[in-house]
Parts: sequence; C-alpha cells; structure tokens
Amino acid sequence: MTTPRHPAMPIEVNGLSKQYGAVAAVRDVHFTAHPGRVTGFLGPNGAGKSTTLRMILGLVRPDSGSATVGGSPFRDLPTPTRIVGATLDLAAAHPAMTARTQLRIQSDLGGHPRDRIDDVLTITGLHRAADRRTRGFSTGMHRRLALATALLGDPAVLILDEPSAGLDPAGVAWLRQLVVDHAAAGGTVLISSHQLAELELSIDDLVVINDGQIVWSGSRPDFVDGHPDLETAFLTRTMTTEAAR
Ligand SMILES: Nc1ncnc2c1ncn2[C@@H]1O[C@H](COP(=O)(O)OP(=O)(O)OP(=O)(O)O)[C@@H](O)[C@H]1O
Repeated sequence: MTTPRHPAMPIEVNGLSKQYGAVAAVRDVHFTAHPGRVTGFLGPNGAGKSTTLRMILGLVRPDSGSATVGGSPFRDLPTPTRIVGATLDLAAAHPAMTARTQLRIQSDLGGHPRDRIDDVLTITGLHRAADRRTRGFSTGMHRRLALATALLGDPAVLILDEPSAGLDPAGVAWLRQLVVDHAAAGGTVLISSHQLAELELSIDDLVVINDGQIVWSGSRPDFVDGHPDLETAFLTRTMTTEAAR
C-alpha cells in the first residue's frame, strides 16, 4: 500500500450545542469525519449544518461541547490554513482584483509558497480566468475561486459548506472528483449539502442532521440499505424525525 500524501486528521465533534434566542440551532451533536473518507453532512434547510461547521472552525462559540481537528481545537492549530481548507459563504472577493491577485494576497497571509497559486488555479480549472477581474465572474467561478483559496495551503482537511451550489453539471462532476481524489490521498473531507443526488457518488459516510439533531450517521451502504436510493433513504429518515416531534 502506498503511504497517504496527507497526515491522518480526523474531525471529531463532541456534544456541540448552540441556541439562538428561542431557536435550538444545534443540539448535542456528535460525529467523526474520518481521514481517507468523504463524509456528507446532510440535512434540510435550517437543520443546523452551517452552524455546526462554523463551530468546528471556531467562528461560532458553542454553548456546550467541543470539536477538534487532528486532536486539537481549530483555534489551537499551529498553521490552520495548512491543515484545514474551508469554504463557507462565497468569499467576499474584491471585484476590481483578478483571481490571481486575490490568491496571492491569501497565499501571503497564510505563509504559503507562491508557486502553489498556479497549482490551485489548475486544480480548480480557473487558470484561463486567472488574470480577469472577479467582478465578471459567475457564481460557479466564485465557487471555484473559494475552493482555490481553500487549497492554497495543501490542507489535509477540507470543510466545504454547500460547495456545489451554483456549479453547472460539469462543475459538479469536477467537484465530486476533487473530493474523491482528496480522500484517496489520505485527506479528510466534510461536505455539507441538501443536494443529495449531486454528491451521492462521492460520499463514503453520511451524517444526517434534522432540526439541530443528528438523526443518522454511518456508511453510505448502511444508510441506503432497504431503500431504492439515497434520496428516498434521506427523505424517509428526516420525515420520520419530523413526524416524531
Ligand atoms: N446568527 C444567527 N442568529 C439567529 N439564528 C440563527 C443564526 N444562525 C443560524 N440561525 C438559525 O439556526 C438554525 C440553523 O441554521 P443553519 O444555518 O445552521 O442551518 P443549515 O442546515 O446550514 O441550513 P441551510 O441548508 O438552509 O443553509 C436556523 O433556524 C437558523 O435560522
């Protein structure tokens, strides 16, 4: 067996909870995203996916519980952008700057080698648009730029919030391949979505959240077992908890 390119860095979530006023956005959430696997974090709108990802990344303070990446809380990682690449909302790209300039700034901020910029432009298929100002970029191109930024530090861990939104079918296929390749190189991928069909082929494990609570976690074959496809399994499992409330 070949040695994985990335070090093993699991994401471990232990009892995270977050309340916003009367809304219990996330309730006692536990799961692990394992190295070498793509974990789909699935749930309907408002289920608590983004809040959970933000707590893992130290952007939202949990009311209780904790999350670690490779055994450390995100804020304690010595070189965070070399360990974790994240895309949350579309990055606020400066419209008058080119993609390459934005990547150069982010690269310098993260202390990454500048020759990595061409690599990430190629990986994300943005090389031909690299010297265009981002004001003319489509949503899909902005998504690719956000991913390119996340990849600058060649991180072992990718945390991607709804990364397929705005991508065309070719873009979705490319994204699927990117996450599969990342996991095959030993990386950890945690990818949130409510677009099940788009990601189905790339997911190894699933964590399903509904109304702030984990309703299922485990391997994709176990999740689908007894259902015709992932989408039906998802609807059945999330509707069961809906009805139980
Ligand atoms: N900053 C905030 N202030 C108040 N309520 C919030 C805040 N952030 C999230 N919420 C609420 O917490 C709940 C979970 O939201 P969250 O964005 O985590 O869900 P999600 O699963 O990511 O949804 P979507 O798929 O629609 O992006 C929702 O009811 C949302 O309105």
